[in-house]
Order: sequence, then structure tokens, then C-alpha cells
Amino acid sequence: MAHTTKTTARLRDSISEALGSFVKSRSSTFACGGVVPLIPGGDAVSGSNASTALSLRWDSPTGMGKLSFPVKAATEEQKKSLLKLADDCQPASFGFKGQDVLDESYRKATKMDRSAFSIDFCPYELGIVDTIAQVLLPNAGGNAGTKGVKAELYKLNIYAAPSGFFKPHVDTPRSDTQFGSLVVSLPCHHEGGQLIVRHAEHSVTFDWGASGSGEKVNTSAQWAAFYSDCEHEVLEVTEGHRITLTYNLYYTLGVGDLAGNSPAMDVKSLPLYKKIYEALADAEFMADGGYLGICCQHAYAHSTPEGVKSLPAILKGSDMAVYSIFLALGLDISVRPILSLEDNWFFDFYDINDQNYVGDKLRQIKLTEAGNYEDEDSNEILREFGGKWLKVNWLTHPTSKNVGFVHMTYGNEPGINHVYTYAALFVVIPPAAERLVPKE
Ligand SMILES: O=C(O)CCC(=O)C(=O)O
Ligand SMILES: [Fe+2]
Repeated sequence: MAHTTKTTARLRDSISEALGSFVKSRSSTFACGGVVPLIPGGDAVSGSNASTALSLRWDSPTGMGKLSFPVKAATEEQKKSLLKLADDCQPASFGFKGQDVLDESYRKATKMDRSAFSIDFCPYELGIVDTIAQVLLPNAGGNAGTKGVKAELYKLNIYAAPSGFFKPHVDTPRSDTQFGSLVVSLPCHHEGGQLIVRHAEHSVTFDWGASGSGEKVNTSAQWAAFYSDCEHEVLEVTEGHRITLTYNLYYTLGVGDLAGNSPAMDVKSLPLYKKIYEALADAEFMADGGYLGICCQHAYAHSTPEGVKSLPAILKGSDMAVYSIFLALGLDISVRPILSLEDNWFFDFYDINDQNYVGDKLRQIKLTEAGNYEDEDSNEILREFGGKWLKVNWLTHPTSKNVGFVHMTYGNEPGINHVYTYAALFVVIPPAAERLVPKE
């Protein structure tokens, strides 16, 4: 028996290590970007990823505005248009605790709503949406991938010298199928204004200013796309105007279940697949069966109606890849809410002994009346949550939490308490004798 336990621990650690380096290598794909050359005055060749010069037109109290890009050393006419555009934009707010806030110490930029302007720039035509689908939905390759992303124009923004900037923040998703943002920098001379995007301990810098991209700043549109849960910031613009279009990126479901439908990736070729395969083939690995848990690396709105409906299809990056690997091994894998042990006071009443309270399925936030500081009420909270205490062999550590569950509290003041949950991939490992390991 002791021997079996040792084998299980050894193999679990080796999967965990392989998973760690797999996630690390995949997590550098949380952002991608590119360049679209403009052909001034000419026609873009049909089918090429180049665009003609761009014209921006907008509503203005002083008559319609028009500005043609690229804006190099601006002509007198362009200078006038640029000033008019800057005048016609409003200060840009940002979301804070559900409110739109204007605060120039946090964001100094201006905006124009999409209803007030039009521009002949189409990210679909230029292959940008296809690229995003390929890179940020790595498991939904082939046709499913290219059909799976919708880019919806959101705003035009200007970050202007001497000090336009936007401090680190994460974008507020407009719906639960939004998975990311796309920023397009229109060719207009500027310096600074680097966009830095971070995920876990990685970061990517997109420098579209003259020093960072040279001539490109005047001859090409440049773009970046990243997942919604990645923190990002715009450094100070020190010269000129940094003019951007922002788009919200959505998954479009209904083109086949994206999860597990992975023609573009051969999961069997991945070292992580081999490690798990070898462990399963070893009769001493979790000989009596049990559960493996992998905390999701990205954040999902897993306790909202949309999130409940669209997971696992909308898993991102490495989460989707790990999901596909376990699925390919014929294992029962699902996304489950796990009660967070540190944030929930009522765990104090339990002798949890290394166990986790695992939800039987994803559920929406719930409001219950249970919740006195007594055992019985804590039990009721757990019953409402719907799950079981289980011993889980964790392969990773938790990363982000959502409020999963809300209940009343009684004290000197009535109130509510938030119960935090996090989303994890939960794998059922059958006992060794019942395991059907697919042929290599
Ligand atoms: O302009 C950029 O590069 C990013 C802007 C941004 O973060 C936002 O609009 O939320
Ligand atoms: Fe943002």
C-alpha cells in the first residue's frame, strides 16, 4: 500500500511538473499582434493583407470631419483635421466598481463613440480576425477557429502628447462570451504610448511609436489582441497623437462545440499527454481511482448564467489545451466550482482534512438565507451550493476567484456574505483495473 501511495505521489509530481512547463510555454500566447501596410493612394491587391489609405469621417457640431491616414509630418489640412478631431472627442472614462469614472490621474485620453464616426478599416478583410482565432483559440483550429471570433468596434481613442496614458487595468467584459480586446493603432506620428500586456509572470510590449516601430508608425496600421483577464496599460505619449480603434472580441458559439474539437492540434504529440498516459498505464498510479484537479489559469465568469452555459466551450489558451488532452485520453473531465478555503469563514467548523468542497456542476450565484455562525447553517450553505467534500490530487495552485455564492449573515447588522469559488478542471480517474488507456 505504502508503495502504491509513493508511486502515485511520484507520478502526480511528474505530471504536475510537465503541466507547469506546458502552461508556462502556452501562457506566452495570451496576446498577439501585427502590422497592416497601407498603400497610399493606390488600390490594395485583392486578397492581400494590405489596406489602402484610410479615411475617418465623423459627426461634428461644426460640420462633418474628415481625416485621411497615414498622418506623417501632417500637412496643414491634416493638422486642422487633427485638431478638429481632438476637439470633437470627449474625455475617456473607465469602469471602476461598476461605475464610469473620469479621473485623469488614472486615464488621460479622449474618446469618440462608434455611433459618431466611420472608417474604412475592416479587421476581417485584413485577416486580423483569422489570426486572432488561430492564436488565441489554439484548439479550435481549421474552420471552427476562423468562424469562432466576432470583433465588434467599440470606440476611437486618442492618447495625446504631452501625457496621454492609461494605468494598469483589466477591461470590463461586455458579456460573458467576450474573451478579449483588439486595439488598432492608426498610422499617425507619435512617440511613447507603449501598450504593455501581462499574464502571470509574462509580459508583452507593443511599441507603435516612432522609436519602437520606425517608419511603420507612418505607413501601417498596427494592432494587438489579448485576453480580457490580462492586465494592461498604456505608457505616456510624449509626442504627437496615438489614435486607436478598440474592438471587443467575442466567441461565436453554435459553430460546433469548440471544446474537444481540435483538428489543428495533435494533443498526442505533447509531452504532457505522454506523462499522463504513462501514469494512467501504471497500475500503481491512483490504484483505487480518485480525482485530479487543475485550477484554471484564466478567469471566467463561471458563476453567471452565461458562464455556466458556455463553459467549457469558451476555455482560453492553456486551459483549453489541458482540457483537450484529458478528453483525448478518454477521461471524464469537467469545469467545477471549488470553494476557496482561505476566504470562507465557515470552513473553520469543519475538520476538512485536506479535502475540498467541489461543486457537482457550475451554477449561478445564489442567495440563501442560511448563514448563522453555527454548524447547522454552514451545512445548509453547503447543501445549497450542491457538492461534496472530496480528496483532490491537485496539479496546480489556484489563480483567480469569483463570488460564487451569496448568503445572509446575522450580526449586529444584517448583511450578506460572499462565498468565493474558483473554477477548476476536475478529472475523474477510474481505478487501475477499470482504466481504458487509448492505444498510443
Ligand atoms: O490603447 C490601447 O493600447 C489600450 C487601450 C485600453 O486599454 C482600453 O481602451 O481599455
Ligand atoms: Fe483596456
